[in-house]
Amino acid sequence: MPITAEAPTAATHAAGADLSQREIEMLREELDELDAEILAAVRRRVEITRRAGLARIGAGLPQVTQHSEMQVLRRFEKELGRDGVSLGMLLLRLGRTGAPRQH
Ligand SMILES: C=C(O[C@@H]1C=C(C(=O)O)C=C[C@H]1O)C(=O)O
Repeated sequence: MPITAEAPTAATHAAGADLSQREIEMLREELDELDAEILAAVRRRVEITRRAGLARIGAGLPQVTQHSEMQVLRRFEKELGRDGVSLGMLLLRLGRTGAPRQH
């Protein structure tokens, strides 16, 4: 709401609502852009995990290393707490199963 000494009129209310609406739209756009970045980063992570897995198999090592995966989960937990662990586990799982093809 604009700063004014007078009581807000219907017009100032409407102007305030317009402003909030525009701000919400801008924030919505920013969120959509962020989601696109996050999804691109997740796809990149999946692809790198796949390559690392193939390289490990090629070197006669197990595809999955528990030690590295625990480090990933600890990093996510430190940053985001319990939900971070869940997010980390989902990323590790996606790395194993691969991401669905892009439409
Ligand atoms: C193949 C590797 O990565 C696998 C995938 C990981 C991940 O998604 O972060 C971590 C450990 C491994 O199970 C590796 O670390 O060499």
